[in-house]
Amino acid sequence: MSGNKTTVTIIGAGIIGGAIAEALTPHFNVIATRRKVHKLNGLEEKGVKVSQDNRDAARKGDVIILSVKPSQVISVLKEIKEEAKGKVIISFAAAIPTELMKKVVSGSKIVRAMTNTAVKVRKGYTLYTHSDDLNDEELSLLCTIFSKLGEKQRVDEAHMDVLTAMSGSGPAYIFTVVEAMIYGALREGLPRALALQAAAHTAIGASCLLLESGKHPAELRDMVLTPGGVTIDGIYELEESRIRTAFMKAISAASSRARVLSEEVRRKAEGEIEE
Ligand SMILES: NC(=O)C1=CN([C@@H]2O[C@H](COP(=O)(O)OP(=O)(O)OC[C@H]3O[C@@H](n4cnc5c(N)ncnc54)[C@H](O)[C@@H]3O)[C@@H](O)[C@H]2O)C=CC1
Ligand SMILES: O=C(O)[C@@H]1CCC=N1
Repeated sequence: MSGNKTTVTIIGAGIIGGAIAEALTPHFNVIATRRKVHKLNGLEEKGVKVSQDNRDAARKGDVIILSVKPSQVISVLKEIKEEAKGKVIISFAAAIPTELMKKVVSGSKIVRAMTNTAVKVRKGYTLYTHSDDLNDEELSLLCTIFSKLGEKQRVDEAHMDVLTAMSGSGPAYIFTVVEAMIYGALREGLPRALALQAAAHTAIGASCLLLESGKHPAELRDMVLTPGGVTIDGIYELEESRIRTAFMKAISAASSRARVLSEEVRRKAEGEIEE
């Protein structure tokens, strides 16, 4: 704790860690580390304290966020083990189970979280699960931290790999759809900027309608299909290209990758823990 504010340390402030640092800075003291510390100049200008020293940063943090790559999580946990004793560690790494992290840092309380790059505009969707030793104050702090990133939802850990493949990876799928829609409009001669605005606002509108109406997407889709109208011809083309199968395969492939990654990290870590 520095002054009245809680100190949040972020280890591995790359794309997602940097976005989290920026979102938390108005509300917490934030310390961020990464290997190439000069790349954090932009964050420093926004009030984040930057460092290359993970152990010192972990010592100063009341809460520690890990946003290094999955393959680096175990070694960073070993590095900060002493400094993180008794503290909450929130890992945003894909595919690393709570129980595996707990084996390495048994003295710390573990949160496994997944969010997405919409954190950059405070519209992230953060899914999380945690070890059973967090007290009420820590759980409440967790909610405060996640609410600064956007929406949040506690989930069963069994769902985390699929949620990673859908929600963590999701912006990449949505951008693919939006990009493709823009190209379609460009083929028809629409100006670029107008095509982008139209595609993005349509995506926002459709998402809001889905959430606010509580209706199934199939029902909402049907409402757009005026008989003998325009949209059904577009949908006919999409169905011929097996668009839904393509997305189902994408989510399954990414989920499988998460499971493989998880197994790889577990095997390597268990070998090291036994040694
Ligand atoms: N990019 C995304 O959309 C999301 C990524 N994640 C997770 O966040 C983690 C990071 O992903 P990205 O931000 O995309 O990767 P990234 O490569 O941009 O960030 C990782 C950062 O960790 C730093 N780093 C590596 N070893 C370090 C060490 N020993 N000490 C301190 N810093 C170290 C690197 O310098 C780099 O800046 C991954 O585990 C990923 O699964 C989670 C949600 C969304
Ligand atoms: O692609 C990845 O592995 C990370 C996790 C979710 C989004 N990016």
